[in-house]
Amino acid sequence: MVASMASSLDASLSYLSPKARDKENDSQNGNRDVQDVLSCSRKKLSLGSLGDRIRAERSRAQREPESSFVVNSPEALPCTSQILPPQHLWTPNFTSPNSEEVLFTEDSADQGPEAAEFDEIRQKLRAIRGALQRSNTQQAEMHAMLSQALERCESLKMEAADAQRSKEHHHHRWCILDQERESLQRMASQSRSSEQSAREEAVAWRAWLRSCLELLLREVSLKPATEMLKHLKTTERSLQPELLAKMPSLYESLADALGNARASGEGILRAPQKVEADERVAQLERQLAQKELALAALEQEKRSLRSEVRSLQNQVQELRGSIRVFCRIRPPRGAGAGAEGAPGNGFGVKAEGSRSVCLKKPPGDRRHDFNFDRVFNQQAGQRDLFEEVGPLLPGILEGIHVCIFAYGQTGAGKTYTLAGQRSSKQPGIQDLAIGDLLRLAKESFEVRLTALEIYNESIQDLLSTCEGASGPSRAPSERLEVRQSREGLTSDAETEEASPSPFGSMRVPGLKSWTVQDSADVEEALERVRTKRHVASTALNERSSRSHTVLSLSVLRRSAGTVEYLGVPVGVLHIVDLAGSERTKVSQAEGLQMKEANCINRSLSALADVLFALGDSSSSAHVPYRNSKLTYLLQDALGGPGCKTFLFAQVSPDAQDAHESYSTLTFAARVATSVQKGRLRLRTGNVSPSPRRELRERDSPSAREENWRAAAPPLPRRREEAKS
Ligand SMILES: Nc1ncnc2c1ncn2[C@@H]1O[C@H](COP(=O)(O)OP(=O)(O)OP(=O)(O)O)[C@@H](O)[C@H]1O
Repeated sequence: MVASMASSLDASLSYLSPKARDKENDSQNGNRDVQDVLSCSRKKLSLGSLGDRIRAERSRAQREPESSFVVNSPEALPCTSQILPPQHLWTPNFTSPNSEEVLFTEDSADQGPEAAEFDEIRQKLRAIRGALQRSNTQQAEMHAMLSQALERCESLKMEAADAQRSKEHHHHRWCILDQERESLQRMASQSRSSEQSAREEAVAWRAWLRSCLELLLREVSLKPATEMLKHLKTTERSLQPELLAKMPSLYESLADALGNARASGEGILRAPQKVEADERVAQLERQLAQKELALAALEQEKRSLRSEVRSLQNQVQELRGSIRVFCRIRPPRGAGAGAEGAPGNGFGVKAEGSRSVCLKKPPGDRRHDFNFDRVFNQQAGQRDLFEEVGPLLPGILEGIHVCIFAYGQTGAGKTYTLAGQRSSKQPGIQDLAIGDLLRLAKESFEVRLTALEIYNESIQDLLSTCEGASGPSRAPSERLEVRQSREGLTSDAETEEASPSPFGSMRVPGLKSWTVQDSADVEEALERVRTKRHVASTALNERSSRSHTVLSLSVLRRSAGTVEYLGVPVGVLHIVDLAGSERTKVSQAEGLQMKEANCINRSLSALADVLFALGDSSSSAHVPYRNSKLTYLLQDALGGPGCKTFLFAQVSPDAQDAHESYSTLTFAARVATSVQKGRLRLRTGNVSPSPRRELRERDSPSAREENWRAAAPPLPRRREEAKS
């Protein structure tokens, strides 16, 4: 606003100034003309008589009033002096213009040629006088306009000052409002994040409750346990309010007692009956101690009820079976698929509800149906899968060993399910599980991570800090071996430090373990795994894993700032991303890739053999753990005591993958039905039982019960105790 007013003022001044200058110039020119004419006349009237007459006439004219020609004096225009400096004002230079008039009007007819000249001069003078009068009028007008412009300028200046003040005021208000807006935004984001965390917590609890409910509804054999659980929960619920109700009265009586004690103390100071007061204080202290004991007993009862509830929950999980099999159908690769992923012509895999899938192989095969613990169709998200695994994670802190396998054809989405996809910000089960485990472990437990890959039946450390060549050209010295351990420790001549093996009775000397405390540690470790692992581009997958990756998280109990282990870790989580089974004709593997594919297929069939042997109810069935490095290493995690196995069978819905999907589904469905309750082996200290001894163990209910109890975490021993 100020700027616009200033600019309008400038415009009016710039419009007025040239005009005023022009007028001034005109006036000055007129003045000069008059002077010239007069000097010329004087020259011509040099005759003495004429001069006398002129002088006489001039004096007469001086006596007459100035009526015929009036020039405005500068004083008549007071404003002009305010506008222009005095040197710019034109002052007419006539002393007596009327005398000339008189001179030229008289006797002109008598003078002949002189008279004609006088007439001419008179004409000129008249014209000049007219011009001067007009110029004076215009100058007066200009002065008036300039004074108006100045007034306008003054008022505009005032308006500008007002506008400036109001602008400053508004700016100040705006600053205050901006601060308020920022603080409101901060508050909103805080409330949003707290709402988000509350929502996540609610989702986790809801999932946990849903899985418990599902379990309770499904497992008829769990009825007594369920009832017991219910009873305990009711008791806990009834005890809790009772305890809470008692708390205020306990605190009140405590306060009363203290008040009384203080009062009686003061009384003692005043009164002489000190003995009596002492007795009273002692009595009150006794009462206080009794109340505290009652409170402690109630707390203890509450704690024991909680642990009983927890152990019953574990029992419930145990009775659900040691192996749970899920099927995940990945989205179709190309166009032409139906809504549920089955191709338009009806061939391929299709989800049928939440527990079964059907498959038809081209050309014209019959329909095959497979049942699983749960089926995830192509719309299922990573968190849906994690809901199945998540409830078992707290059990790891109590001694359960959890093993998650992803099995399936190459390109079916095993790595996607476990490791997630960074580009689309889809965390995998492994990221979610590690995050949850770290949250649960907090200060009381230490979490250690090891990662290895089994490539062409040789073991390599994926967390090794050695920056040597990765991939197939890795040095043979980096290859590690699996050994059976007597103590369940990796400590021996080959390693300087004693640390517990995540593989129970098996160990891999030289395998590095990283202590992870937060997501940054995990991210660093997983990035190393991603870069070190063997991958190659095949016809079916751009980044096909050429090895089995085993990621193991051991949880160790922490006591007063130190980590006590020397037994086995409290619990372990293994996450195994198996290499994809492939038909070399389809994947067009040649040379090294052909060798890799053969190794992969051999070790996968060894895994299948082990799982089927575990499902064999005959006690004499041999479990061929030694047939591959993978099964040999993970034998404690496969059907071991207190061990839970999750198998994610990954399939593609596409018709061209139907043959591969059929073999994946056949294998997984067989594991789901025949190995459902998995054979549990007795745990004898830290020593793995020999295969022969394993064969003697039975899957009887008493053995199961015994095994389940054995699965409870052993009390950690101190290193010195273990040595002695
Ligand atoms: N559920 C899914 N949703 C979206 N994309 C998926 C899904 N499953 C797999 N993919 C995509 O398919 C491709 C192959 O998946 P992935 O590498 O996980 O297969 P894989 O079974 O691990 O294969 P391989 O055995 O050869 O390593 C990847 O690009 C992945 O992003």
